[in-house]
Amino acid sequence: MSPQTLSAADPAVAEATITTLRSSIDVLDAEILTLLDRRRELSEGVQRARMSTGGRRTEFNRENVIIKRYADRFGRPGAAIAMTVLEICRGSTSKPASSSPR
Ligand SMILES: C=C(O[C@@H]1C=C(C(=O)O)C=C[C@H]1O)C(=O)O
Repeated sequence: MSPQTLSAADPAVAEATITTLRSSIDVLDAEILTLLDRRRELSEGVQRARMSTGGRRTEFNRENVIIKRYADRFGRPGAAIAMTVLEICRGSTSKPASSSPR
């Protein structure tokens, strides 16, 4: 191994790399949040349509398909993400509480 391989990285280069990558992460997080808002709108559309004919808000067979999709990609944390996404998309629990009566 050459001495160059063993030498420490330049802190200034590392710092610049971190700043650049964090900017990209911030952009992606903003996109994920926008997609999550869109997903919640679509999900609430399905829920409203089903409830308009007397059906239930939730359908666990469908939720299990979605949880498996995420778990197949990311394992246990994937399943946890899916359950959180589903919770966010449930109309009844995802809305902020309305202002309290005076
Ligand atoms: C949107 C639906 O309704 C509910 C919400 C789901 C979702 O956000 O993906 C999945 C199943 C249901 O509990 C649906 O049945 O597809």
